[in-house]
Amino acid sequence: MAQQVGGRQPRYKRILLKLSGEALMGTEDFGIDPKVLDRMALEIGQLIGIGVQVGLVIGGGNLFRGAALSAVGMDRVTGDHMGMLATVMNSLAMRDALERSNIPALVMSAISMVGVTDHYDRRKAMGHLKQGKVVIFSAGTGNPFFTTDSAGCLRGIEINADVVLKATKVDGVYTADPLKDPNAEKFDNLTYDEVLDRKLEVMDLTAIFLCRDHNMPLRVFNMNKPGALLNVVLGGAEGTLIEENK
Ligand SMILES: Nc1ncnc2c1ncn2[C@@H]1O[C@H](COP(=O)(O)OP(=O)(O)O)[C@@H](O)[C@H]1O
Ligand SMILES: O=c1ccn([C@@H]2O[C@H](COP(=O)(O)OP(=O)(O)O)[C@@H](O)[C@H]2O)c(=O)[nH]1
Repeated sequence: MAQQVGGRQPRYKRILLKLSGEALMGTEDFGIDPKVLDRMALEIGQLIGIGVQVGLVIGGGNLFRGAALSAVGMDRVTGDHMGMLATVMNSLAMRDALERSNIPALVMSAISMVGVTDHYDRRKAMGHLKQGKVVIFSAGTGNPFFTTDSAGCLRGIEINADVVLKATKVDGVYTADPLKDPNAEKFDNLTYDEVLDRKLEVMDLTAIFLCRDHNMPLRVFNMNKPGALLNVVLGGAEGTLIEENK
């Protein structure tokens, strides 16, 4: 049962949270900062504590990206396989952090990894979510040439999540990349078509098309802001909401 927080009822019963791999690096250049991992685990635990079901997809950009490996000469498909395995490592680290905080969690993988993770199974995942466990969907879609943003939207649609929340290092969607353009202005709301027409590169096109075709609302917000995740789930206007009609 969903519980109130400060008189506010959770807006969503089930969410798909997509964390970028880079978010796990904190201030490092590579790898995982355990302090960041623990903070994120606690924030996710708050949601479980108020009865919200949480599916999680974690990127791998803090370790390997297929496109970057291919740019220095590696076969692209091999690079993407390495990227997907990187998401499994991040997912195992997150499960460990959640369990250390007494938050029940399990990892499913789109690539079979007997003895390390469960294999992805939608019906089993839904059962675990209903029991209040965090289900971490790793290895992206299991296919090269996709991203974990697309995997997050795909899994969100599959598990009938109420919303896909993209947790990133910027405050939302801007007129241009805010890390490159200091004059970029933030949007509070956008439609899928506006993101596509304006070529806003906060997510890849496949992810946006998937959400548009299945009418899945998407919110982009800053995970480095403590409390932002809970605020989003309680209906706060963090970041940018992308949906069919503004
Ligand atoms: N119009 C835009 N609005 C917001 N962020 C943008 C935009 N264009 C590009 N970006 C970039 O997209 C990134 C968000 O995607 P994320 O998946 O977290 O990072 P990455 O793709 O580097 O792993 C931001 O860090 C930001 O620099
Ligand atoms: O379905 C997928 C998801 C991910 N990847 C690979 O895994 C890497 C890490 O994922 P991503 O770049 O999406 O991570 P993030 O940017 O969120 O850290 C990608 O660059 C791809 O090489 C892939 O091949 N297929």
